[in-house]
Amino acid sequence: MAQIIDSEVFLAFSTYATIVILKMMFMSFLTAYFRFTRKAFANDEDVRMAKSPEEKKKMLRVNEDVERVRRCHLNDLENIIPFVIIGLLYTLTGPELSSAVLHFRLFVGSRFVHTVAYVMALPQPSRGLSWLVGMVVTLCMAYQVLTVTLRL
Ligand SMILES: N[C@@H](CCC(=O)N[C@@H](CS)C(=O)NCC(=O)O)C(=O)O
Repeated sequence: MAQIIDSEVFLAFSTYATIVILKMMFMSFLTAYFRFTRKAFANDEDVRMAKSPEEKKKMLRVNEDVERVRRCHLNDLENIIPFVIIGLLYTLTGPELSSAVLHFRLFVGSRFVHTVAYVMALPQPSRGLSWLVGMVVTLCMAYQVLTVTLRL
């Protein structure tokens, strides 16, 4: 186990996994930023600063910019959690460093592009393609885990 933790592949995985998890966590701050700038809140207790009941009612609303960031965050959860779990198992199978780093870089790069494409509403297929690259990388790693470990 100590050998695995000291390996270059594990260190590279830890680096890229941490970067992409931090990116995902950043989506919470971005959501908060859009909530305040668009004055669109979700809970009664969040609009206590409103001066009148009418203003309070206006601030309790759904805003498309906020929802867009929330959808982007949800998509991160759908893709980054599988990457971290499968990527860790893949790391334990002892892959070549160059091949492993290529997988990690492609995935992390694809998620940054996906976020920019989603939040800035870039024309398709920019978001679709970036999502596909990340998904294919995770599936490739899953395939390699199964080829090494398969016991049915
Ligand atoms: N849960 C996703 C599954 C498919 C997916 O992840 N598609 C990518 C590429 S089109 C996406 O960015 N979907 C938008 C989203 O998840 O909000 C969805 O509802 O669209």
